[in-house]
Amino acid sequence: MNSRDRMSVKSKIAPITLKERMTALRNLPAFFKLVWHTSPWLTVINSLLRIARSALPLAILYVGKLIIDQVVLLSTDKSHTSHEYLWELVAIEFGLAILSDVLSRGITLLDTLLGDLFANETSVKIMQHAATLDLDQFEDAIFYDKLERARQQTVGRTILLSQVLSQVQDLITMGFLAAGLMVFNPWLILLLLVAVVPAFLGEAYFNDKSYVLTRGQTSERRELDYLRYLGASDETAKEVKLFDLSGFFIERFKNLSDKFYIDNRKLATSRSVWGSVFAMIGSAGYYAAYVVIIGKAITGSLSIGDLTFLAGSFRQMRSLLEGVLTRFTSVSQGAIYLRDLFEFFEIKPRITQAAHPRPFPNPIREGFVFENVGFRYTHSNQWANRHLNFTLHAGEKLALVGENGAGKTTLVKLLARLYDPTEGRILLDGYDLREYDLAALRMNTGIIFQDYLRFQMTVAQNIAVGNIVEKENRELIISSAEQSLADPLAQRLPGKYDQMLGRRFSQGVELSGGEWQKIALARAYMREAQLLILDEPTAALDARAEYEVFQRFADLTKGKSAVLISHRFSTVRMADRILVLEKGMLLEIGSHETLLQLNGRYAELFHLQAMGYR
Ligand SMILES: Nc1ncnc2c1ncn2[C@@H]1O[C@H](COP(=O)(O)OP(=O)(O)OP(=O)(O)O)[C@@H](O)[C@H]1O
Repeated sequence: MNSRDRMSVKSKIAPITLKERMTALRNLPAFFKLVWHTSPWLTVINSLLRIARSALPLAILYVGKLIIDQVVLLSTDKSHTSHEYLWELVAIEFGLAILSDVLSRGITLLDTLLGDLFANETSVKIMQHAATLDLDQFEDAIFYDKLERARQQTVGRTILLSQVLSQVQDLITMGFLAAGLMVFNPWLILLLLVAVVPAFLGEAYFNDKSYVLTRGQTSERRELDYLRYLGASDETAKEVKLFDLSGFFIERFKNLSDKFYIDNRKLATSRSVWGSVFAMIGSAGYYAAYVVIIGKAITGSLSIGDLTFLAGSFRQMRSLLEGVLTRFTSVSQGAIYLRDLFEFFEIKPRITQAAHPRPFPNPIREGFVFENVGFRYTHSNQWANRHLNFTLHAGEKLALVGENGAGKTTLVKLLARLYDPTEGRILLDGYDLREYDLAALRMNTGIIFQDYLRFQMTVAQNIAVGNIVEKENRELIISSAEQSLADPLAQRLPGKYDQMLGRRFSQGVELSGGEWQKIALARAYMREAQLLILDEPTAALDARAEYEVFQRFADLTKGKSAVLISHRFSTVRMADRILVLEKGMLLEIGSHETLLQLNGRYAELFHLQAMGYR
């Protein structure tokens, strides 16, 4: 089962409790540490601007009150004739309004810049961390969902950033306004809370529901993306057309997306209905307070300026409080998503470096010894390799033969430490492979898989990936290409080694399967590896090319150990010894002649293939 097949595996989702929500908020300091690392300057300036901006609403309201009181005074009391103070006040309010606008725009700009930088940095961190993880972790559906959520949420995190900052800003603004209200009527604040709390609880409830829904849909959303890719991509178009699959994919897509739509609609509708009810309660609270303030203004215990100031403060407080409470749920929501991100960063690779690693032997003296090696893939109850006991001698060319699924690829992945054995051990020159320096082991292993990557990059880059530090070493790239028979091909291309390959980018040239293989094979010659592994990378080569490739391979790897996997016996027989695998176990091992004499499975398969050519 590969990762795509496992898309339909659903993660179990439990509802989120308030406690979990509060616990999730503990992720915020770590989040801000990340933000701070992104850009200390932008973070500081942004915070300062927000603090300045938070004092302005109260100031504007207060100056507004003074203006109205002054106007009332000038129009009722004829002994006051100088308008100077009034115009000063108007000028101040004008200045404050402009300042408020400028600050708001500055804050938005900084939020955007900081958010972009943060999203980029997080993406890089995710890629860097993913690179440290084990292959089998990528093959695990639950891990894959976590990675997916961490990746998708990078943009969401930038929203969280401005939300948390706005939250702090609004709280300070409210502090100012509350101080103003307290001076006049402290109980107004109580009324305010009563008006707003139902809306907050409603928001919290619906946010929980929406998080649970979205989280529960992660696997299926991945399938939706996959179907979208299958239905409209250059790589799939050929088979989709020939097998007339578009209807099949579209139907699956529709079924899934309709299901999402129905679930989301249900939630959105009840959210909107309840939202209206809570908003009405809020308005009722506001108008109750308004009536009281108006009453006091009529009796003269409040001035007209006080009336506008209080009504304005109350209105702003209400919308701020509502905003803060609503935002609290989405902040804690975001903090829960943040947990996904941090959980992803907490996943540790199991294939690790020994505390005091041994240097890799150069040259290898004895070779690799498999001692009762067995391997079982995570979540699989079958052994892919079992009871393997054999030696790959230094300088030996060993071919692996066996039917599909016999465990050949798994065996070479164990050699390269892409996996560690589930039981038994592999020794290299007498020491467990796990004791060696991991980077040195990888550097000394040149491995080309049957499903090698076709990079949509230039010919030179496609070869250089075999040893990326040498990407500028044109001489090495060309000599590697010569060894894998890719040089004549590169010379024929219009851009030679700088020719873009693949169709994804403009001026890209598509190659045939065999031509791609020659390019990929060149990667094996890019490094001075002591162990070379070719896992069927020649299957698409024509018979002559494959023969030549292996002739050269034998010459070029003189003195080096090599493992070849091939279903072509003409190739296999060139190896020093052949290991026959069946159901993950070693069935026969020996030279071509020995195995023919043995007249066992190898002989049977060999004659079967030879018969086809007669
Ligand atoms: N990532 C994986 N997760 C779970 N099981 C796997 C995985 N890869 C391979 N297997 C299983 O392990 C067994 C051995 O697979 P392996 O790829 O080693 O066979 P192979 O001999 O290389 O086959 P082929 O000739 O088809 O390439 C198979 O039964 C296969 O289904």
